[in-house]
Amino acid sequence: MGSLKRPTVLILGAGAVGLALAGKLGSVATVYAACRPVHAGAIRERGLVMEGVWGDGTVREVIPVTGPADVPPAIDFVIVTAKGTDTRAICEEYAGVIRGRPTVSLQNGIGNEEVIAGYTDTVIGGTVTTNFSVLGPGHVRVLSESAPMRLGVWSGDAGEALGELTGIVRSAGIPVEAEPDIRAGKWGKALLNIAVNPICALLRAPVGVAADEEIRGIVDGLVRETFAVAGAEGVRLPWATVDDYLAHLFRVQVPDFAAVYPSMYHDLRLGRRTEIDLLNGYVARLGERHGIPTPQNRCIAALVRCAEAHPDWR
Ligand SMILES: NC(=O)C1=CN([C@@H]2O[C@H](COP(=O)(O)OP(=O)(O)OC[C@H]3O[C@@H](n4cnc5c(N)ncnc54)[C@H](OP(=O)(O)O)[C@@H]3O)[C@@H](O)[C@H]2O)C=CC1
Ligand SMILES: CC(C)(CO)C(=O)C(=O)O
Repeated sequence: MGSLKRPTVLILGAGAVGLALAGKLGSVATVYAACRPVHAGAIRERGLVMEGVWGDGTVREVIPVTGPADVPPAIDFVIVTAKGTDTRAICEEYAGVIRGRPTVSLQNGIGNEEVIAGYTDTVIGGTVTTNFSVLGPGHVRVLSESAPMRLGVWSGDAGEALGELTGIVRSAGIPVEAEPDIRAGKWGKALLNIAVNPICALLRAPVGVAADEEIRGIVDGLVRETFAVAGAEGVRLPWATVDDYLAHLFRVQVPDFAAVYPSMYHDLRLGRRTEIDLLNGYVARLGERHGIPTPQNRCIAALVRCAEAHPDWR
């Protein structure tokens, strides 16, 4: 990619995160957003409407696409923002575009990068600690932000691509940092989702509920089990001790996101599959393999799966 050329980015699975990212990157890159026809139609008709901490307004630069045939050959970066439950399907659908291109996962949970690595050599892992929601067709809101985006090489010869992408994201006005140990970074972000997403989804409550006296002990247990499993996996989490992370969770992350509803809340509300098996369910499975008891993660994962299977009971 020449330094004067405007970069071209394809976002795969553009919903809350992907549409907001497309809207922001549209100022510095040519952005194609692979989204559902309902969003594509609204964006073609009147542009992408954004509100919140990433700015208010209508962005007309985003080009919606609804299949690989709409994607031009000159793509510099692919960014996956579909739910983890859809990673394989969307990679299959766009396999011809992904092949040979640096491809980034900005998804929550553990395991997406491994799937993407089956489709291209150069994979960049990423974390986003910002809250996004879809308000309607082609209309997104960005609420609280608690940390910069973090991007790091997952596999392949991604050093140069990582530098270029970080520069593009930064020049679009999104806070971003390079993450030298992206595996640890992904687990570090997953701690927050494991701690709050299922509880908020089941109670239909915002993140602030984690500080409730009754709930705090459950959050504590979920995090302690996850720390133990991550340790057994050889992951060097960004916090030296579980108490350091719990202090960060309750003093910084829960207050920053107190009023917002996490992505899993929206999944259950809309009757969609959740990412529970890439979060608490994943910890429970790994715990079993390592002989580490994970009763709290096992229990909450079962409750979420039950709620998924019986939307009529909610
Ligand atoms: N929302 C948030 O605040 C945050 C979310 N994340 C993570 O980011 C990822 C995305 O989350 P979020 O944006 O909330 O999820 P959304 O469900 O809002 O967005 C994903 C979009 O991808 C669409 N999609 C799936 N498959 C395809 C396909 N083959 N072609 C076109 N579109 C497709 C989905 O459509 P459909 O629903 O019809 O399948 C949906 O519109 C998740 O891993 C989440 O955990 C990370 C940080 C914050
Ligand atoms: C950080 C948080 C909780 C923001 O919404 C998130 O990652 C999610 O909703 O899944």
